[in-house]
Amino acid sequence: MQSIVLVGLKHVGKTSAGVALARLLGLPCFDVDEEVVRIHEAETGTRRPVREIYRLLGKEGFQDLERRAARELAARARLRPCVIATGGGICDNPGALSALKEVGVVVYLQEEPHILFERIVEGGLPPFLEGPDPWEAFLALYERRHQAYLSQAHVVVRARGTWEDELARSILAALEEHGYARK
Ligand SMILES: Nc1ncnc2c1ncn2[C@@H]1O[C@H](COP(=O)(O)OP(=O)(O)OP(=O)(O)O)[C@@H](O)[C@H]1O
Ligand SMILES: O=C(O)C1=C[C@@H](O)[C@@H](O)[C@H](O)C1
Ligand SMILES: [Mg+2]
Repeated sequence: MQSIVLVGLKHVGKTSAGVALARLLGLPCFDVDEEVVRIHEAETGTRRPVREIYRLLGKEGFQDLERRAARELAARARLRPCVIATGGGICDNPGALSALKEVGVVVYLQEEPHILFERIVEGGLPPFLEGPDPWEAFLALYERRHQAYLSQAHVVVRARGTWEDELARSILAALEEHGYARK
């Protein structure tokens, strides 16, 4: 079977659904953000959360690293099918997304903006939403990225507030419906 690449806005549940989906399918699971953290640690000697790396390197520096991480995971996917969860901004990094698109079926996990915004605010605002009106900033980002993911994805799955195992089962059903068989 092909590898499965999960894309979508921040906090839709890509990482947690990725782990659950990989368990259901008996495949390894990788995460582009985790690979960014690993490469950055290997090169600097300090382990930092992905958000801190973004803050430290800025958008361009972060995207360079994200591209390298995506290429590394694409190389692993060529050896053995796997589930790959991406970071929420990969649609703004064409080199990274195209590397993953070459090796797998791209699944856009979609959720309503107010649900995502609540989750994001709970964890503290990321650098790209800091400013006078974070909700307006998020909405603009949501509209743009939603269109970008719709145009890039092979399959769209509405999360409808679900996550982990329940979302993984919806992904599997959608893949089967679209003719992406398990074997
Ligand atoms: N359906 C849900 N209900 C409640 N909380 C959720 C749900 N989905 C995700 N979360 C919460 O949102 C946060 C992000 O989840 P997860 O890491 O799986 O998402 P992600 O899409 O990988 O996010 P990121 O884009 O930041 O990598 C976690 O704190 C998780 O607890
Ligand atoms: O939405 C974004 O732009 C990001 C989401 C995270 O997953 C990380 O990839 C990074 O913090 C950028
Ligand atoms: Mg994640």
